Amino acid sequence: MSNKHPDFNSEAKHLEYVKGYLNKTIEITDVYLNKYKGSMREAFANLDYLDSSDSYINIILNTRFMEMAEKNYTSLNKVKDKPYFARIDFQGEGSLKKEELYIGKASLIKAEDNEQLIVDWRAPVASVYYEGKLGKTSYTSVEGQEQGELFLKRQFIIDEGKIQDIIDIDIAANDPLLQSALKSSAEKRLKDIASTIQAEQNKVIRADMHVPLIVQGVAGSGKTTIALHRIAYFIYTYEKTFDPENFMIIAPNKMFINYISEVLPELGVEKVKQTTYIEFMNELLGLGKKQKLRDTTEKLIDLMDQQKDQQAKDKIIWSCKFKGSLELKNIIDGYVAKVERLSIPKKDFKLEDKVIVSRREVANYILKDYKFLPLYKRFEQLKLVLRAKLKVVKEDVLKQTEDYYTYKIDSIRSKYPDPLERQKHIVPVFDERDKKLEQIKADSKTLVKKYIDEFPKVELYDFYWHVMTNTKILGEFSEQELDQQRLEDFCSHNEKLQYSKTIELEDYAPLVYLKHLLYGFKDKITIQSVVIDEAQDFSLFQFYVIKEILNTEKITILGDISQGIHSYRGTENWQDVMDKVFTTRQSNYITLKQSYRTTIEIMELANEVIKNLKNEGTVLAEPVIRHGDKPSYKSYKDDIKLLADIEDKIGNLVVKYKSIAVICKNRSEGLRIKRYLDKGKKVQARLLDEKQESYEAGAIIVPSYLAKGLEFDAVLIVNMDEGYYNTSLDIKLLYVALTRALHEVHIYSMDGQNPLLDKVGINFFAK
Ligand SMILES: Nc1ncnc2c1ncn2[C@@H]1O[C@H](COP(=O)(O)OP(=O)(O)OP(=O)(O)O)[C@@H](O)[C@H]1O
Repeated sequence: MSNKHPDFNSEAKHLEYVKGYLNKTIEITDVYLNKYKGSMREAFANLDYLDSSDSYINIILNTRFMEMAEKNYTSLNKVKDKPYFARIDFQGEGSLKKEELYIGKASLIKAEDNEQLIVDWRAPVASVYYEGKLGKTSYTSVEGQEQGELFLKRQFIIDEGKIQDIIDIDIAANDPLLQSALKSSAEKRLKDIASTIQAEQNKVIRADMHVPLIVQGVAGSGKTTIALHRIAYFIYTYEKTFDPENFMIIAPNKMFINYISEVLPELGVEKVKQTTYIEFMNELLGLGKKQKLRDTTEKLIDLMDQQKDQQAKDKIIWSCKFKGSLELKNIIDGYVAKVERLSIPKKDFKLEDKVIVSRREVANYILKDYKFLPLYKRFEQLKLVLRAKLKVVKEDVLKQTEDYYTYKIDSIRSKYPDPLERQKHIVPVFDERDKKLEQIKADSKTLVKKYIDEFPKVELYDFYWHVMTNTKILGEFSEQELDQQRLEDFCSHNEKLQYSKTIELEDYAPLVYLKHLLYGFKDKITIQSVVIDEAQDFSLFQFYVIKEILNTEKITILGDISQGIHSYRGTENWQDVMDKVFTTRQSNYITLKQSYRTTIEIMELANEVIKNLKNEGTVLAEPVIRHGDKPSYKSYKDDIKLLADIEDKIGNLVVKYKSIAVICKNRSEGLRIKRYLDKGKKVQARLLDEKQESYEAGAIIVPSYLAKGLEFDAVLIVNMDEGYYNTSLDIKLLYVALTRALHEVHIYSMDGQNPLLDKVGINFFAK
């Protein structure tokens, strides 16, 4: 029993003490926040009417405390009932004192002596709790590697402000806190895991922000969870250099954002930009009414269709791969360079006969000096230069013209002594002079505009489709030999898109890249660090564009190649990302093998399925030791019987669990199930669609391609009309479906529709 722990009483006393201090701090900060508009210092100066004890006088003098209290006000409020979750006893090398450090989700410093009552989990020393074993250990701080000795690693289960359990960890394996965390049911939102972060995950969270980081993690290894904790860590660690607004998470869809949204404030990560790739690209392009985006699931559905002929599928795949390739980027680069060269006007910039800026100089400005700017911004810049130079030259030219006429008039004067005769000759010259001066002035008003107008004006989409529908341009600027037939198919596919004013998801990267090269973007982009989740769905060109337009390599990429159901457009190999996208620095690469979501029994079956991929690089997940029932698998001859069984099963599971998913192969199958359930009225289930933004608890029917990233207590995998066959897409879809479950999987299939499972040994299934 917990209270048998020898230190139970002293720890309970300590907890009371910390809670007392914490509550007092909150109270004081409350007063400040509510009543005083001035500085914290003033607030504390007025405190004697509240409490005159000496400690508060000290508080007044302790700015560190004040800052900490104000900054941590929200987080301290959140941890009132659970101020910390662990304790480490650590003695740094060269330090005389062994420190007892209590680790929690906020930071609390004692005003009187600066003692850390709670150490934030993101502080450097907290790494010892996550990674250190008892005995000699080390952690990385701002100063470098700190050596020391770890004497105690203790976990607390605290509920409603009372210690429920104390667990001392001697060897890191299988800590009980993790076990109990994993047993819990799936909420409708993702959890924060600050108290149970594992050593390999801690490495990802704390990996250097300045270097690109690529994380290949098996299903359920905590990638999404870690991504959020990593941002929380950045915000804490780089508080002085970065604002939360400088960070951005790119998630696969709105529903996913909703799914992760609640954990963010808990981690103190409110103001981070959360977006989807599509939303971000639309923002950059300003995709208006003129262009629409084609349904992004259409292609996947085509590729899943067993009836569709392979040639048609190959065309889709080739086109998507090509649009996502760096080869296309090279083509765009080459073509834009040519356009740049051709854009230089044929004439010098001159007023009268005076050359102000020669054509060569103009070329220099455009092709060299302003090369760092998008092409059209260079024209704008050149405009300013021309205007400034013209202003100077105009005065000269006017002066010279006047001088010329003064000379001419003087000569007439000396030539004609007779006043009448003189006047007769002089007046036309005066008129001529005035006209000339007027003309020069008028010319110089429009001179710059006329010159700049010589530069070609092309609208982004016209430019884009011009390249994408032209086999000649594509062939000319490609560094590789491209198959002519493929190119023709590609161009005619693009012609159809152009004609219908539609773009597809794969067009975003080249379009945004082209806009970046030609026009630039309206608003300044302030994002400096990006986290991309489910990144296996991104092409090399997509990664490249994000890196280029944000002008940053502070990019964290998390994904799982085995779940790459969009591999026709995504990445199949992280090495390429490292070698071809991030060329200036060596990226960090971390693999996560441990899976936390599901039970050993479910993971073993999922591994049997994914082995069919026969990919040498496939990393099989190693489940955390947590047992459950083996998945059940039933084949049917009668689909009505199958539907009735699903209905019964959902009825049983809803009593037991918070979230249940019926994963069907595609939407039409989902609709059939929904209609059946609606008619029977015994159980309720919603059908998930891609545009849906919220994710509620209860039973939900999910088309297989929308299941990635999500998790449910129990999963029913159903295939009635569409099977799972031995194709890489089906293998991945089934793998994703199986790995969504925390506790139970039940598979319902029409006879012969699931050859992938039929060949798995019966030992993997419940009897
Ligand atoms: N250290 C941990 N302590 C407790 N729970 C954890 C830990 N790591 C991961 N989990 C849990 O494991 C589950 C899977 O996490 P998450 O969804 O982040 O994984 P993922 O790698 O993104 O999965 P997938 O690729 O399958 O979508 C979640 O329920 C998460 O809370």
